[in-house]
Amino acid sequence: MIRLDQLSKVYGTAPDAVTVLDRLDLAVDTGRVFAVVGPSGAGKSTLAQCVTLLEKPTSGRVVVNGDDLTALGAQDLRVARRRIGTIFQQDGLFSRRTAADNVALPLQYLGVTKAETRARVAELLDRVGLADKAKHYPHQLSGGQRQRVGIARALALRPSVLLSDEATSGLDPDSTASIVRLLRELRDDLGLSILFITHEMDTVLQVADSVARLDHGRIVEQGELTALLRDPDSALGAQLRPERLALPATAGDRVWSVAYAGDVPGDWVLRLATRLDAPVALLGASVEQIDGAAIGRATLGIPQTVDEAGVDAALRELGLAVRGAAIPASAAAASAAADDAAAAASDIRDSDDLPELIGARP
Ligand SMILES: Nc1ncnc2c1ncn2[C@@H]1O[C@H](COP(=O)(O)OP(=O)(O)OP(=O)(O)O)[C@@H](O)[C@H]1O
Repeated sequence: MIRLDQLSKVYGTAPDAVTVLDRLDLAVDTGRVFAVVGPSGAGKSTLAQCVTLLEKPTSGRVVVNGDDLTALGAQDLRVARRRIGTIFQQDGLFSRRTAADNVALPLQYLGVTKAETRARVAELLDRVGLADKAKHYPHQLSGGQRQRVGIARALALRPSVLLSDEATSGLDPDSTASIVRLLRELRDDLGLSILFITHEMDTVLQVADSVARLDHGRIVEQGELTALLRDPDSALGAQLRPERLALPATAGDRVWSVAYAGDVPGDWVLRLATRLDAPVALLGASVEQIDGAAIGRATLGIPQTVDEAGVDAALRELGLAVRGAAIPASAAAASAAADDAAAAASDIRDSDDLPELIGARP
């Protein structure tokens, strides 16, 4: 696990001192994804630099598995840093090295034997779903695949913490979804603590267990994602749930309008995609409290090639009620459907279906 205790970073000296991080406290437990969001200039990049001690915090502690990294000398710090794998927006791959050679780099640096390196690189590339791309050079890979190679390299030294700084920014939605899926697998299979820094609210919805909002160097709100979404008084929750269902579906998708009450799994979109083995686009979502129950609504884009009855069954298994017919999408029909869904969603309070929706659980 990783914990930040009263972490501060001040640039310059008085009277020109600028406090960029102001006494941050947060903890990412083992096997959890903790997202930090915030507007431009909030201090997110500085936070990433301070967590890895590439920038020395002015005060406070960075504690990984009980050890305070800020108290270590240069030599010990170099070793301790291996516990934190890092992935950034720029994949940082060496263009003249193959995917396998890029992943091998940290192991070669530490003098691991060739045979061991070969075996570990094969295992890592397999882990990120790129076993068949070992000999490809970065320019022969997609953005999402390059980012996966970067993740494999970050895992080479078996870190217990993964720091992701805008790692999905600039990727297309499918690549983002595949990286999100991978991070969640790593969290579950390897028990990694993942600190996920981003400005993308919709990605947070897909990946995070907990979220903190950073503003002017301070954490202004933090909590469990589901609790924030269900809390009508939470400003962060309000930011995380789009009030309007606005995103257009891709042509070739069918638009599904669904609703749920209470206890659906926090990662139901991902579970649905996994169950259907198809991309699921979350076009819009919102949750509100009605009579003490959390009522959620969402509009999804799912490829028309996926069997409708199968989608219907998978949604119901997850505790989601299908609201009305799934609408095949030309792009125009899809956006009209999203508008209809938005209108229907705003009327949900008066809906005769409400008791049924509240009871809509497996
Ligand atoms: N070396 C420095 N000296 C002085 N101020 C700095 C320095 N580095 C960053 N800052 C200031 O710290 C603040 C936070 O910057 P930072 O890059 O961490 O924000 P951010 O949240 O990552 O923003 P963005 O999303 O735009 O990348 C900014 O106001 C920036 O001007």
